[in-house]
Amino acid sequence: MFPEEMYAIVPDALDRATCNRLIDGFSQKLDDGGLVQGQSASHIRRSQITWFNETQEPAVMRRIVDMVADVNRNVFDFSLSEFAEDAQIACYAGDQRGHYDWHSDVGASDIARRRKLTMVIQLSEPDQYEGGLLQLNPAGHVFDAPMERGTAIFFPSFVLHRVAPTTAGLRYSLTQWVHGTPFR
Ligand SMILES: O=C(O)CCC(=O)C(=O)O
Ligand SMILES: [Fe+2]
Repeated sequence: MFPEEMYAIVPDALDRATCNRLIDGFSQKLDDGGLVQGQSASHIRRSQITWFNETQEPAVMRRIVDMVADVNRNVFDFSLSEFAEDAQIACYAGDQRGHYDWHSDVGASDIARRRKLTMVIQLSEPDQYEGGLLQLNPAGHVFDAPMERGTAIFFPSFVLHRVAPTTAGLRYSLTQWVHGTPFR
């Protein structure tokens, strides 16, 4: 796979009203997301997170399912079978220097080793925060993800990525992993 094909961008994946509704609805439910493989590691990640699925957000999940099918057919062609984890909403706060250091989403646990495709949607308007850039490093070059509200960024879950320290305001994101037989 060539680097140019290591990610896909869908502008207007969600409209601004939906982004606002998700932020308003889920910001009350946020919990510490400093947990990495069951260990508190705030030097690696400092953010608050919460989760939802089709029971709470049927229309958003339908949209995500449709986009995943489309992007996978046109760009990745991975063998995908399920969403084994709920969708994650994360908040990175400027006053805490919210961030998530360089990492791959493929981990050692039963579920994390089945992650194949990662989708991140920018829920906040770029002028609502400073820093907080989502960056990918698919092949030795750092690529800055677009910041526009409602934009979805898709990449193979093994690709290194980070959220740079947020220095002001609040950055909200939505992450969905798509699972299948581990890469081999
Ligand atoms: O919030 C983001 O933009 C990325 C989140 C992320 O990388 C993760 O949850 O694994
Ligand atoms: Fe990640």
